[in-house]
Amino acid sequence: MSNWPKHDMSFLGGRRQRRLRRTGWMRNMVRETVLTPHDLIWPLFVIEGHNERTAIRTLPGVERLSVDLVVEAAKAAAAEGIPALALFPNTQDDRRNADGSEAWNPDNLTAQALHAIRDAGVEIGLITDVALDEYSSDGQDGLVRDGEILNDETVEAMVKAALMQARAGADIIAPSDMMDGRVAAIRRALDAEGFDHVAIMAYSAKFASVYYGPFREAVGSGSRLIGDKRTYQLDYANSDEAMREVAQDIAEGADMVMVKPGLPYLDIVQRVSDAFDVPLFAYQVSGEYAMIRFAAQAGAINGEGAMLESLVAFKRAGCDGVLTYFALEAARILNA
Ligand SMILES: NCc1[nH]cc(CCC(=O)O)c1CC(=O)O
Ligand SMILES: [Mg+2]
Repeated sequence: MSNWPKHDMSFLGGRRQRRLRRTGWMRNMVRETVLTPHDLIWPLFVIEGHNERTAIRTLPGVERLSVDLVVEAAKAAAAEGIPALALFPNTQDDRRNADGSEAWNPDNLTAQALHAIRDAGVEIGLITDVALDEYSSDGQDGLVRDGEILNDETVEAMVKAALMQARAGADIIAPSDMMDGRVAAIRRALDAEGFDHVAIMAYSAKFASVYYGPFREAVGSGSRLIGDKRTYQLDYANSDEAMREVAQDIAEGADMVMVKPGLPYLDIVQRVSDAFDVPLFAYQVSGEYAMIRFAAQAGAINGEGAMLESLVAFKRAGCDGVLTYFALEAARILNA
């Protein structure tokens, strides 16, 4: 489509375009984009305990789950053809500190979930988040000194976390911290330890966004965060800069790249998809999910319709897949 001459559509003449829309079978026949459960990656929030589930006020329908329930969720997801889970821990207060050292504790919640899902023999990909906000006492993705986010020191911490996750069985390491040089450093460290089969999905074009609000409640970082993340996450006014970030992450060894948030950034998705030849994902983030859910609860829109329409839009813009809290629900509808 993008190569069509904008000025010359004269060949369409008086053609009746509605012929292709008249019936369901015709619409099925000419549809350009198809959404399947294989396109959906399901983020899960992990908590301590056994048979525990806690609600998240700002994410209706999403719960934090103890490790045993995460295993059950993994089984349900695998049964619907969801290819992978993205794990996010809600770390207890007494395990958080300024160094975020819980991030590389081989017995942390992420590691426990990885082991438990593996031990249960569930065939599903396991994606782990590399950033400090889920582990540190200040809610920032990097180490903080005198109000500054330290880059290279944070990258060293990220490498330790990534190695721990790979040892615990992660299939895909997903650095979401936006420090410079982290993809290269993680790739080098993984290869040096024999984890050449572990892939990297880089949060490459990650914008500083208010749409992450509900996620921060879910992992317990929001109330700690002082200030914002604008010295490392992208300015939402920028598009060329996002392209440079993607190019750099691919050059550093990222196997897959991500744009985040999703729907308000489909222009970035389309640009990345046109320009680069690596698998591309978008994260339909917590605030996007919340907008659809709350609007549906208020009776303003059809929630199921909005969910499917939004997910197909990601595919149409060029995504190979979407991280979405709707994954299980959408997969069940698609499989029905
Ligand atoms: N490590 C940070 C991280 N990883 C995923 C999300 C947001 C996901 C969402 O909003 O659903 C965030 C939040 C942030 O950058 O503040
Ligand atoms: Mg970068």
